[in-house]
Amino acid sequence: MKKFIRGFGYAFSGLAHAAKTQLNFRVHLVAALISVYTGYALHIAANEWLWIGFCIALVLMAELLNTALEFLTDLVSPEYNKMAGHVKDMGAAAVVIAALFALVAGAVIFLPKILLLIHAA
Ligand SMILES: Nc1ncnc2c1ncn2[C@@H]1O[C@H](COP(=O)(O)OP(=O)(O)OP(=O)(O)O)[C@@H](O)[C@H]1O
Repeated sequence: MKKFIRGFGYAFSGLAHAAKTQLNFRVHLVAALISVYTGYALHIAANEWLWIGFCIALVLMAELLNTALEFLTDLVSPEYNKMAGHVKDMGAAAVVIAALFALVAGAVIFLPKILLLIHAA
């Protein structure tokens, strides 16, 4: 049980390190907070909250894995190496795909509600 709880400590320490050192991770955290606030303000439905939660988790996970991959690449290959470049580029591509999906999902959920509000005003 102690080992299980210690595991959460390591995970939290990884999260804190990413938040402290990675600007991109902080940008994604702010985007997540804005999405949650917008969802609350627009009274989105339960299934829409699930999509928003899924998108937030997907983007943060992609960013964390990409950062871990960058750290590992710099450790293993500090000098220029074509393969190391491909590894970093693919990690970055994973983040872009997750972020684009989140952007489209956010637009599908929020835009119609925002347009309704604008038309009603
Ligand atoms: N060791 C390397 N060998 C070859 N190409 C590299 C190497 N390190 C970085 N690159 C290239 O430079 C790009 C940017 O790498 P960098 O490590 O600066 O990451 P980043 O995306 O700018 O992230 P961060 O700003 O968080 O460090 C990579 O996507 C890759 O194309």
